[in-house]
Amino acid sequence: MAQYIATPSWLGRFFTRIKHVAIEQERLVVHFRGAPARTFLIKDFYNYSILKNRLFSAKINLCDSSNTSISFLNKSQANALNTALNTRFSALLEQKVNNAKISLKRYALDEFLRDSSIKTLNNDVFLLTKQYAKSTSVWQQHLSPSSIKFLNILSTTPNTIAQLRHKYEKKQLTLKNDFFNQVESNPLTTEQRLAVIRDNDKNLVLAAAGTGKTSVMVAKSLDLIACNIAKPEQILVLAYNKTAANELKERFIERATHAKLHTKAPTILTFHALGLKLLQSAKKPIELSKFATDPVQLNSWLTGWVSKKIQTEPQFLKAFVDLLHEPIDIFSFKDNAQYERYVRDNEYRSLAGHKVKSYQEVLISNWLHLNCVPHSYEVNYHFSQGAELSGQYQPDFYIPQYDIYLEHFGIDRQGNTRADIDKKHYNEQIAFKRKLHKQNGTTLLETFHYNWVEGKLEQALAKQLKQHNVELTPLSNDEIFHTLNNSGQLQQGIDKYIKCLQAIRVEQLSNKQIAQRIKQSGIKNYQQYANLLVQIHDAYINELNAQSAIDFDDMIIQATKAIVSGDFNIVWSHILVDEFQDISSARMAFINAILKHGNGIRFTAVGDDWQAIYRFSGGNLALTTRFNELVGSHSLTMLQKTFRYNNSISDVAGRFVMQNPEQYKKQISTHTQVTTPQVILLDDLYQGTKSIEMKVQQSISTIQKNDASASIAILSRYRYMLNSVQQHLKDKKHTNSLYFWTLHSAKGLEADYCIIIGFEQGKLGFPSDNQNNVLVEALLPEQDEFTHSEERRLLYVGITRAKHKAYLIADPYACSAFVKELVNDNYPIQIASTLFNKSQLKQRECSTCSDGLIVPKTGQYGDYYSCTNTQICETKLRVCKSCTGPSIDKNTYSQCVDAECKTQHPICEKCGREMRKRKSKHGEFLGCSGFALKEDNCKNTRKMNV
Ligand SMILES: Nc1ncnc2c1ncn2[C@@H]1O[C@H](COP(=O)(O)OP(=O)(O)OP(=O)(O)O)[C@@H](O)[C@H]1O
Repeated sequence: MAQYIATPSWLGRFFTRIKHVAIEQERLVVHFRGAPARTFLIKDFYNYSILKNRLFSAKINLCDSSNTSISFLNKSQANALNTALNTRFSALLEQKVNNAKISLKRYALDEFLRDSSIKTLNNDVFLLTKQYAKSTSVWQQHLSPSSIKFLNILSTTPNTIAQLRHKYEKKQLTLKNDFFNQVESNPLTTEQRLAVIRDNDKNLVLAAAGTGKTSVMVAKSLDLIACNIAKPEQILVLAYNKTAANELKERFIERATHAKLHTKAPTILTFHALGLKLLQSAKKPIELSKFATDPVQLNSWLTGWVSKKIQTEPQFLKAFVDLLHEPIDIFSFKDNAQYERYVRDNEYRSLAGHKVKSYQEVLISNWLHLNCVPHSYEVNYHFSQGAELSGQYQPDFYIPQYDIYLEHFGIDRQGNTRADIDKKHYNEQIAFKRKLHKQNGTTLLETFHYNWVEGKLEQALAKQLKQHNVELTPLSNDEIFHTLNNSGQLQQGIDKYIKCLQAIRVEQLSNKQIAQRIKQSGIKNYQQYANLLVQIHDAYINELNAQSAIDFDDMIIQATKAIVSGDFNIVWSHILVDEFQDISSARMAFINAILKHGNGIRFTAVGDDWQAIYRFSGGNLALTTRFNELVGSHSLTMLQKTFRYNNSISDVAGRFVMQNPEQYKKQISTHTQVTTPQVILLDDLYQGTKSIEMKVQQSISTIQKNDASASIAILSRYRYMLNSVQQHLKDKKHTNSLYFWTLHSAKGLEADYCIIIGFEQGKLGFPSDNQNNVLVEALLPEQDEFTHSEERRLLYVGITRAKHKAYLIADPYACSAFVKELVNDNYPIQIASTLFNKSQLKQRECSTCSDGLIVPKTGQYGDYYSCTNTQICETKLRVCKSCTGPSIDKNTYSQCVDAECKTQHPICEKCGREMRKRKSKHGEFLGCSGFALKEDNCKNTRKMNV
């Protein structure tokens, strides 16, 4: 029932349609004649309303959102109504102040101010402070002294979000000082403490190697339990693998006992174990497919499936053969280096067994083979060629049965060439070759890059061969299948598609996404690939269904579905995830589902973007480096003090990994300081001959002499190299404990000394040039552009396993790009072999291709040097007679590349052989050393000193 009513003044009746204004409970209601009433909630007013007295009436100005005025009211009634209104407002304001006190305490003083509480705090506290600031004197007239005191404190002390959080952290640091001092075997650092205290909705703890991530996870769980914020069963800790999960459990129990906390451990699981647990409790089928645990079974199933398709579906067969190699358009390469890398990283082996140099050549060779046309690749032209062509002329293909040569020219319809090729010169060479064949009466067939671009390469081939009456007899599907099988290409294809299948599963790609990703990678005929992959994926899913089983990816995918459909009661209040830098998109989707369907769960990700090394199994580093964008707003804590290794190791490893601008910048400090370099670069030669095994043995002996009980880990990019060293060391006596780790398996481990082997160039080198093929790359999580970025992080992981010293054993002749960088960029390392002198490394760089190296070789005609990039670079250099270094041929002489030697030896400008000093009656002269040969002799002579 309304208590206070104001009606219009007698004059007001002529000017307003207001019938009366009344306070009805917590509302002010204006009733109109012939129109609906308007209601104002008093609690929404931002200030006291103001009464304005006029001559014959009064007006009330409300402080609502539109500053409404109610005019022409009876003066005395309006006065009483306004007083009552402001009394109500005061009471509500007192309530608001109380609310503000409660909210502030609850959301910002008693706990870490979370992002999700900011809105409440804005409404309850900050808005009130702003309003108070604007009308301080009026509010002070109406409010109680305690409210005024509170508002005064609020408006005079800094209280931005950051300041409130800082205040909370400071208080907690003091309150929990004893706990932090004792929770681990050593007192936690301030940054570790902050990582424990910060309890935002989402938290990222970004660490470096050896900074005590495990200590933080354990301390955080213990703190939550000790402070009664969470019960052990409300805390879920997710570890990357079983070993890490067990270690965390053990550490937790040990530290809880030490802190005299009688508590059980939180739920500590791997992602898969969690998936399994959820599916079990949701009563979903959880039979694990044999494919999940036995790669051989998966391989043999896919081989069987593909073989059947190949033998029964000609379309599938054609697609499979066409796609044995990825159709990349070489005209899309920006420079020679990109082209060289493409050739080096891809082996083009045709069905006929020829190792050719490009995708288009492989298509030609395959087509000839599939049509029963025997052919050879790059054999010498049968006639003398003249001087226009350098080196021996070798047409691309030769069909001996019909004496036909075939050249595939890399030009478009306008005669344009690849970006790195001199168009004019290339076209001149084409013209010359045509002329040469004409002169010698040999048949030259020609195909072009543009034939392929236009999808007519096979047509062009068929047409010309038919014109020359070459018999074309297509192989039967059965025969093709056997060719594929016998050449090993069937298995190669299967291996590739298994990797693709794994990437599709772990990335949870839809059919559309598969096509999109392949298209983005620049692969031509992407749709053909997508179709093939979709068929394989569908067949795989059908097979799992037929087995009534799931695989490891399914464990996560199905568990995510179970969460989304509410089949599981989520009890967790806190989730902590370790090794977050290697989390896959599927795992993140799983966590997101839990967060979304749980009740205010707080999520902490602990990781080190410098140690992301599992992209090949779905690790998506972007989730760490773009956490804010992809995961959400969060509190970031950096752990930058490392306890494992010294400043020397830290300087080298940190500088090395930070070359990649995509990695977070961190200022690492170390617990231990040294004054001399503790990263040592050794060559892999033992008594002049390459022997990694002996070199490791030697290094172990050196360590043993100084530190007989130290642990030593031998690390390698590849298992096979480790096995060989392990085998070699089997019978040797050591006092030290020896460990053998691949760089991937070394994650999370440590040893006093580390010996890292296998630094060399090439497919099995380090960094490995054996990149995934383009197709698998396209399907894997996106990766940053920096060259060898993942391999770089792998070396970081390797070096930072060492507590005292890291030895790097490297091949000085096939020098790894990483070693070149360490040497050339003056990293603070100890270089223990003169073979890594900068000038020597420079001398061994190939002057023809972009990153090849000149290495010594012995052939049937003696010693020489050749380039390591054998697939693309045919550079061969003679040995300098003075210093045995490599010597580069000019026109009439060959000059040693050694800056200190630079000796020039005369050579024959006609055939390139050595020139020798001879005497005649006219005096001394130079004569070609091929003078007296039976065949291919050269009688060239010239004056001395020319
Ligand atoms: N506050 C501390 N004071 C002294 N030692 C510490 C402290 N915190 C951790 N440590 C020690 O530092 C070493 C490295 O810790 P931990 O293994 O947790 O590091 P990590 O960050 O997980 O390293 P990585 O990422 O390389 O695996 C351990 O021996 C640990 O006991």
